[in-house]
Amino acid sequence: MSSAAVKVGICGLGTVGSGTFNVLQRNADLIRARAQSAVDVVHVGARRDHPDCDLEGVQVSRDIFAVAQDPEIDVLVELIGGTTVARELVELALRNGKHVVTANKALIAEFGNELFALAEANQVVIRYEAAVAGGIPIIKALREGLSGNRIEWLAGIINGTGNFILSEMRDKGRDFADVLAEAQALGYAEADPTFDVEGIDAAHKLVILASLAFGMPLRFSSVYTEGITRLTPQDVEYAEELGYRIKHLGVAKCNGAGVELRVHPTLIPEQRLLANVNGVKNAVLVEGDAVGPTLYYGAGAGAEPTASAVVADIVDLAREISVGQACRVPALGVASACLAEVPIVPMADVVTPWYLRMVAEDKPGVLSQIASIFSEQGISIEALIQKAPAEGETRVPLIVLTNSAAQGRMEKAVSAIESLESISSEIARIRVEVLDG
Ligand SMILES: NC(=O)c1ccc[n+]([C@@H]2O[C@H](COP(=O)([O-])OP(=O)(O)OC[C@H]3O[C@@H](n4cnc5c(N)ncnc54)[C@H](O)[C@@H]3O)[C@@H](O)[C@H]2O)c1
Ligand SMILES: N[C@@H](CCO)C(=O)O
Ligand code: NA
Repeated sequence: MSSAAVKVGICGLGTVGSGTFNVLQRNADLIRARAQSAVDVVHVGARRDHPDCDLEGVQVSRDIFAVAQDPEIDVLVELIGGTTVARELVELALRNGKHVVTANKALIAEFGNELFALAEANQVVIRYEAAVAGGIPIIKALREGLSGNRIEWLAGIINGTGNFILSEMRDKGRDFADVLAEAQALGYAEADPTFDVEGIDAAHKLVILASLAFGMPLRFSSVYTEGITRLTPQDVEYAEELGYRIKHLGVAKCNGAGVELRVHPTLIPEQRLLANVNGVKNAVLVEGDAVGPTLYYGAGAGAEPTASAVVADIVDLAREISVGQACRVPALGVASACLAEVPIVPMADVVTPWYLRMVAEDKPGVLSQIASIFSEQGISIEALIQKAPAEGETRVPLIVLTNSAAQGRMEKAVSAIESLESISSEIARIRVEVLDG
């Protein structure tokens, strides 16, 4: 050993920024040996110091753009979040010939196509392992570890906050808002937590995974997105009676017709590994034609788990910088000239089994009316549970599990059933994923 130290500037000293700073300091010896050069944080851009970070000997700027202008910096680490200032900062760093490491999935999902092109034009790279599934090295797995495979589909629990909320609600009967507040206090949630609970954060991550898996440009606006805010404790309970757990999944599937890109709550058979991923943990199941199913599991959010991924990117870059080959691995795993559009399958054509919950009058003939509507749409019923009516109540909850049906057909069946006189409320619908990889 060793080449000159690689000089790092960190912008943003919040949850992930402070975690990254501390992991780099604490594991400096290991990192030096692994990177084959010292990795020194020489400049931090932060609105204020962080109580957990000893910044002695480090230049601190209140203006983060000073870091991007610092001629000493080789790698700028963007950990401020958002897509406005962060985008300007990253663009400036790239134009100034600095490599960029970021945890910002919104930035990559929405502006990655342009940013990767700008990086390439400036002969630098953007690394973003922390942007998807926190500490799990899923980007590296898809981009490098599985590079011999045709990826057929992937499905993942890719939002830690949402999974934490669903797990706490199920296991401890806790209130949604109360668990969300705890996720915020633990540093898991996005600055705007509607990104977590309405599925936007998972959609950002899914579009990144899909581009890596299928060699397509990032197409954030094409992801179908449904959050967890409409799930009820009854659905969780009834799903369990049927042998399922409800999880919020991102699913990307490629077939002859195109690619399905969707984020929504899903019933998963309780014996599947993904059904048993709880708390802030994430997991991504990837099916490759050569390897078969592979599963990646670990912490999806939090200061040091996310820092683990940021630091791994810095180490990777330091190794490459030290041998003068930092553009060795393309940003999305294929040469930019080989990225190709893949048609997006319309949701009406997406086929899954379904769970439905409705409230019906408890009188003869209702079940046969419902069954005949399903039959008209070519949908067969797998299971049907009729709950006992509450005291003094003439209406009963009905839970139906169907076999696979295209969403378009299911929508027709649902609106026909909702128009029956004996059905007194909107029908709740949740897709089922069997995940038999
Ligand atoms: N928290 C997690 O578990 C996690 C996991 C993976 C990825 N991420 C991503 O990492 C990024 C940072 O998230 P976080 O949780 O650390 O957020 P955070 O709010 O804890 O930290 C962001 C920090 O950046 C600072 N900042 C913002 N704008 C600034 C500006 N213009 N100048 C100076 N400082 C500025 C804020 O003051 C804050 O200290 C986001 O893109 C987020 O999506 C977070
Ligand atoms: N808010 C995100 C952070 C990790 O990307 C989550 O909860 O998964
Ligand atoms: Na990751």
